[in-house]
Amino acid sequence: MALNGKIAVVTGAAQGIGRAITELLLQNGAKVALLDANKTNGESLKEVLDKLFGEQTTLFLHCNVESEEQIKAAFQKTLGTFGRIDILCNNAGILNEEEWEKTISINLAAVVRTTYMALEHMNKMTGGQGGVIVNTASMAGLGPLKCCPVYTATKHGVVGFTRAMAAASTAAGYGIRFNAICPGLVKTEMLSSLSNKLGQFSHLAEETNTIIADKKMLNVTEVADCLLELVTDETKNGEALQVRCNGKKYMTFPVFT
Ligand SMILES: NC(=O)c1ccc[n+]([C@@H]2O[C@H](COP(=O)([O-])OP(=O)(O)OC[C@H]3O[C@@H](n4cnc5c(N)ncnc54)[C@H](O)[C@@H]3O)[C@@H](O)[C@H]2O)c1
Ligand SMILES: CCCCC/C=C\C=C\[C@H](O)C/C=C\C/C=C\CCCC(=O)O
Repeated sequence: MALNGKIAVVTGAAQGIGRAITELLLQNGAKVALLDANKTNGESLKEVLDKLFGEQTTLFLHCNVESEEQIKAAFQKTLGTFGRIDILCNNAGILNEEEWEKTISINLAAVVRTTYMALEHMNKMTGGQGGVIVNTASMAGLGPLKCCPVYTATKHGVVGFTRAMAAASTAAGYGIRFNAICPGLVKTEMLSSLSNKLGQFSHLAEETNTIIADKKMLNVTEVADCLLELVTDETKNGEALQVRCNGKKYMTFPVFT
């Protein structure tokens, strides 16, 4: 799938992995609507991108993915400006075991909400032109992290939702591919602010920070490179791609009929 002329929506685009995804999509010729709840970061990134890629190639839309109304408005603005949506990257996420309901709301419920809203515009069965949806899960979507059970649950949920949607899409002919990316530790603000986000598991903060300090971490660009493969390789559907410092691996799961 070549990206020239393609229109992408990226959530959590203002910093970290979302910013790297946005920059890589732009470098490959796509236009991008950047959705983020952080207006200051989003607006200053838009200024940087205007200079690098031209004003017409991006939109920054201040949007909390927990709000159905705000997502709807962001999709309408994207369609009004760019005319279509081909790619959705559900990337916004938090790690907060204290505010665990908010973690479920942003990391899982919002992925479902945004995906269903995107289907209204992308689904070939209802007049759309198809495309691809890539969800940012985590290695915590493939195995447990004892310091953050709710974060772990949301990322397992994202992997399951992605794979089931891929199967539903194939069965019904949506013309949309669904894939999940599952990175290990990535150098972003999410991990640097971890200690005070563990709630009742804060007794594990010191141990967790020691593990993090000892491990080699991924750069955001390494994650974005792998995500680009899931966007462009039309053979990839229903995949969970694990990304670690020592390489990437397409995961296998039990098959049942
Ligand atoms: N950093 C890691 O080690 C790591 C590893 C695997 C997966 N992930 C996942 O990658 C994704 C991005 O995380 P990151 O590490 O870049 O974190 P980050 O904190 O650097 O960036 C997250 C972005 O999402 C935005 N955001 C948060 N809540 C939002 C909301 N309700 N609505 C809209 N935007 C919102 C933030 O404003 C921020 O710009 C998350 O889903 C995270 O779980 C991170
Ligand atoms: C191993 C404990 C680290 C705990 C860090 C806390 C939260 C991280 C959340 C991210 O989404 C990353 C999720 C899982 C990382 C798990 C293991 C990484 C080990 C690195 C490797 O071997 O590749």
